[in-house]
Amino acid sequence: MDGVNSGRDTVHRNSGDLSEEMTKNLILQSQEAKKRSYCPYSKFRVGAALMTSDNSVITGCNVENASSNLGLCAERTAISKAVSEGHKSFKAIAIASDLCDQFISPCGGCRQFMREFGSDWDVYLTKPDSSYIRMTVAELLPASFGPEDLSKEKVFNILNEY
Ligand SMILES: O=c1ccn([C@H]2C[C@H](O)[C@@H](CO)O2)c(=O)[nH]1
Ligand SMILES: [Zn+2]
Repeated sequence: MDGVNSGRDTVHRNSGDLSEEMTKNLILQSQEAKKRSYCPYSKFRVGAALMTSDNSVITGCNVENASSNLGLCAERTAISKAVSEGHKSFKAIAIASDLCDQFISPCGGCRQFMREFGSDWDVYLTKPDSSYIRMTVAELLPASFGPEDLSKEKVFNILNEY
């Protein structure tokens, strides 16, 4: 299925960077990470599996806290783990939850966190039966603000106008 469609109903945009087997495996690893979720407050388990450009897979789960605003999403856990291990280039992230009737979709904070490392990589929104929709970071966060917008040259040009 190669339907081109920008909404969340899109099942497959194109073949993406990952083979069908790599995709299946990434989703499986996100489901395994979900089992390690620490979510005593929401009871909403989420797992993520992030594939780096050198095909390493780094997982994360949500980690909640009694001081509730300190909780971490699964996606941000995985990305922070990856960056702290020296990875900054990513191919894809799969996200798993226990929602059966909808594909889990990353929160706004996580979209921006993904965007920090580029707009042109894939996010797999999945269901427990391993079905998925794939969207790019750019599709999830259009007209985004990113690190390039802080470039010295741009800031310099703006300052020169005054
Ligand atoms: O994409 C998502 C959505 C929610 N959560 C977590 C945050 C919180 O721990 C719990 C309920 O929102 O689920 C994630 O980790 N990722
Ligand atoms: Zn989030």
